[in-house]
Amino acid sequence: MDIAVIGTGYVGLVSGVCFAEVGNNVICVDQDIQKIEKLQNMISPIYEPGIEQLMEKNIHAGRLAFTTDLADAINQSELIIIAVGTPSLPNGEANLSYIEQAAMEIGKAMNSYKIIATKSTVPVGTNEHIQMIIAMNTQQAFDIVSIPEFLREGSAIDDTLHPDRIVLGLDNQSLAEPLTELHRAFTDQIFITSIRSAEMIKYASNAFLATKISFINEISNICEKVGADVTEVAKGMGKDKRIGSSFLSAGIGYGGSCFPKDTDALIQIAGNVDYEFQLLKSVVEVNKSQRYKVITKLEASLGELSGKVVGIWGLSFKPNTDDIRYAPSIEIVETLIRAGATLKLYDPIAMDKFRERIDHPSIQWCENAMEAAVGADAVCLLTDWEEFKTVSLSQLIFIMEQPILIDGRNVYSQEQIQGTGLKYYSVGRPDLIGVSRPKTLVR
Ligand SMILES: NC(=O)c1ccc[n+]([C@@H]2O[C@H](COP(=O)([O-])OP(=O)(O)OC[C@H]3O[C@@H](n4cnc5c(N)ncnc54)[C@H](O)[C@@H]3O)[C@@H](O)[C@H]2O)c1
Ligand SMILES: O=c1ccn([C@@H]2O[C@H](COP(=O)(O)OP(=O)(O)O[C@H]3O[C@H](CO)[C@@H](O)[C@H](O)[C@H]3O)[C@@H](O)[C@H]2O)c(=O)[nH]1
Repeated sequence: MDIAVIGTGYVGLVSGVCFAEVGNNVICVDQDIQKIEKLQNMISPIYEPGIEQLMEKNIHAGRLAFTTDLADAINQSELIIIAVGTPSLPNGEANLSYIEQAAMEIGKAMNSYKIIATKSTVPVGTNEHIQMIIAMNTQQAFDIVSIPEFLREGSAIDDTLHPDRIVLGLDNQSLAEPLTELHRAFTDQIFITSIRSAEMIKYASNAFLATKISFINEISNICEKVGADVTEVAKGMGKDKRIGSSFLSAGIGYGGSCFPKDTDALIQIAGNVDYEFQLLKSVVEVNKSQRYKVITKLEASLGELSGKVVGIWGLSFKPNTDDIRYAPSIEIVETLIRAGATLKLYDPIAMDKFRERIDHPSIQWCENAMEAAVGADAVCLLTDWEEFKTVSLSQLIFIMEQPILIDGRNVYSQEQIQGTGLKYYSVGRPDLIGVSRPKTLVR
């Protein structure tokens, strides 16, 4: 099929590249000239493992191209995929201005019948709104479908090439066959439903995953008080097939460009029809407070934070991405700066993006994890990057001012900590090294 993808963020770029990889002709459009220039030179504007190799392969095969010329891309294509951003408005509602702009431009450019698919995460009813905007701007016939995207950053290519399911939301049943055929290259788990249900499936899925995370984080807070180990609790729970083992890792809470904005948006969607989504409101509140557990643990072990040196390992909201949108690290770093601490920051990939967001005289930018620990009164691990798992922990006692390690992602095992001399505080786990936690930590 000939496909145009509007927007080359994570979703647009990865789905464009993957549609090309399975044999379609894809042209990706963005209004950001700098992004398109990079892409035309086979440089990915996002950090995503494997993306540049796939881009290069498919550009050379003549199946993938990039342009700023939306009208030209639309006129060459049968299927138009909308993958522009839907960020939060200050009240939590989804900002649909990019969607509306794209719909208007598509309508104006259309020269023949098109299928228009929305991959952006949009509130229920938005596809009908898109349909109306396009209809106001064209005389051509067209159909609208909702194909929500479930990829995760950091594993986006594999998630797209081998998804658990594809959801096709369509009201014109004659589209079921060609769109099923198009997606069969990825999976045969294709679920066809109405447009409104498809829109809701996306929000409900993210809200449910966020709920699992906040649930296990609350369990971890209780575990700390009763002397249980949340990692064992999660393992034991996860063996029940009805519960499942994924998304039960306790830590400093979820961040990223999706869960925070989509949970807020779903609360608003419910509110707009006079329904108070109490459970989801609590999920969001629990998540907001969970990151401050790092600060509480620092205060409990160091006392006054003013004048202390704190090393930070990891800034991105999760490993294998340089995305810092809504990363817990942002508020943790801001709080520590306000408290008068000196910070030594290190992330394998996200340093530049973080520095664009927060730069301050109290911050020292480090080249590696060890450098961030030199002279530190404590090190806090905020992102579970693979490289932190293999750091030489036994060296820390020699280079740190005080041997305090606060692990916000439960990365290290008892065996790894044993004999390092570190005072090790993690999330929802009892003392792991025989070095007693200060009494104030046992809340
Ligand atoms: N990031 C993810 O992992 C992920 C996963 C699933 C779903 N989603 C959803 O997909 C959507 C896109 O997310 P993202 O992270 O890829 O967004 P993004 O904000 O990173 O990228 C959007 C891109 O669209 C471009 N754009 C905006 N308006 C345009 C227009 N009229 N014409 C051409 N280009 C235009 C922007 O310049 C930008 O490059 C959002 O609704 C998001 O919620 C994101
Ligand atoms: O057990 C867990 C699992 C995740 N997280 C955190 O949750 C956040 C989100 O992680 P993840 O879901 O892996 O990354 P995203 O790329 O944000 O992907 C989510 O958001 C996307 C955008 O909507 C969806 O497409 C995906 O299906 C959905 O998983 C990160 O901060 C993780 O550290 C935890 O704290 N504990």
